[in-house]
Amino acid sequence: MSEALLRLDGLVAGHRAPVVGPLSFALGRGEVLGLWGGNGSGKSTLLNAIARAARVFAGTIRRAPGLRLSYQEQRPVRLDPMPMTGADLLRAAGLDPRRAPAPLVALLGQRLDRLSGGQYQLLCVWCALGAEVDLVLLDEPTNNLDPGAERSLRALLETARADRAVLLVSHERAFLEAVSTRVLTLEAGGRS
Ligand SMILES: Nc1ncnc2c1ncn2[C@@H]1O[C@H](COP(=O)(O)OP(=O)(O)OP(=O)(O)O)[C@@H](O)[C@H]1O
Repeated sequence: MSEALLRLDGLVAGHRAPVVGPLSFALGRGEVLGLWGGNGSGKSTLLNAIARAARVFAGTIRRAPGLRLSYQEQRPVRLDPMPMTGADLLRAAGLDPRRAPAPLVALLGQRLDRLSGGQYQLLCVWCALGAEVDLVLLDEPTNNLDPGAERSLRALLETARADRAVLLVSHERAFLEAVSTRVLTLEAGGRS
């Protein structure tokens, strides 16, 4: 494995109380670590802890110096009241729409309030995946995606993963296994 971008050592994370861990793993460029586990097993909490949005109770999270991170959260905020297009959304996320991959091209000129849930989801996932970052956190990226859009997402992941590390939560086992280089299972009830 290349030099670790992220290293967890005995991490226990949660909110008012611990909900996940202790967990230890390292993640390097080119790797896609899939997180598997039942509802409430702490998958989103783990991503939040890495993004500094949940509490660390024990252990450490070591990030490579200057680590740049993007995060597609489980419930994307919709910007419907604003007269924005898909291209505007990508620009707002710091991406160049002219470099958008093929599955997104048809969405660039459309207003966000006229996109379906799955089309909007695909744009949001690309905002995280296509950003100039080292580590991408994806929480249920296949939400609202039909099989065709899911294939597009696989292609987007393949495009992006070469020079990034990806930490990905999904309840779709076949998808998780197809796109991940490793799968980590979190046990419901708080410990892995
Ligand atoms: N902001 C919060 N404040 C307090 N408790 C929280 C908060 N977010 C999540 N929890 C609790 O932490 C536990 C783990 O939740 P989390 O969302 O991390 O699980 P998950 O594995 O991502 O679940 P799911 O598969 O349902 O999305 C749950 O018991 C949940 O109620």
